[in-house]
Amino acid sequence: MPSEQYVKAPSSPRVIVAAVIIAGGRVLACQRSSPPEAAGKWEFPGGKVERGETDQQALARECREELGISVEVGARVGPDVPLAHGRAVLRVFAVEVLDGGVPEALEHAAMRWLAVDQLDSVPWLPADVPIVAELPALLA
Ligand SMILES: Nc1nc2c([nH]c(=O)n2[C@H]2C[C@H](O)[C@@H](COP(=O)(O)OP(=O)(O)OP(=O)(O)O)O2)c(=O)[nH]1
Repeated sequence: MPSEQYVKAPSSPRVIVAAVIIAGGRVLACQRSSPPEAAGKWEFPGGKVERGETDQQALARECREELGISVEVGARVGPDVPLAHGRAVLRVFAVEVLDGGVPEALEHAAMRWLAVDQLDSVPWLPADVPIVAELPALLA
């Protein structure tokens, strides 16, 4: 038996937070520019929660960095979705844009505002599919 100091505590999966932003009955979808295996796929803006941040702080930071907007983070959308490698989960929140901000694609290859009948018009990252399934109710 290894002594106690060598027994590794199971590490909890890393959390990736992402934002559902709805305006005028459309949701904002963003096209990744990297890494190569994800480039061209579509996602919700967001990123990794860093050490010492709450989910909400991380998502507000990512929205500033990626879209140049201030947001208030609201309710969860959908379940935690495990990412394929099992070391992270995707956690999505509805967010409200503050101060009349207009999202810009500062880090993404492209951005689109999708109406409910356009949700299947882009190739989403696989983990986003169960989140996209929740959107018709929110866009109604
Ligand atoms: N932002 C975002 N990431 C997603 C989504 N769906 C999904 O599978 N992912 C994956 C892709 C990446 O493997 C990971 C997020 O990484 P990221 O590169 O956006 O994170 P980050 O902004 O913190 O990047 P970095 O500082 O490490 O460069 O989560 C989604 O809807 N939004």
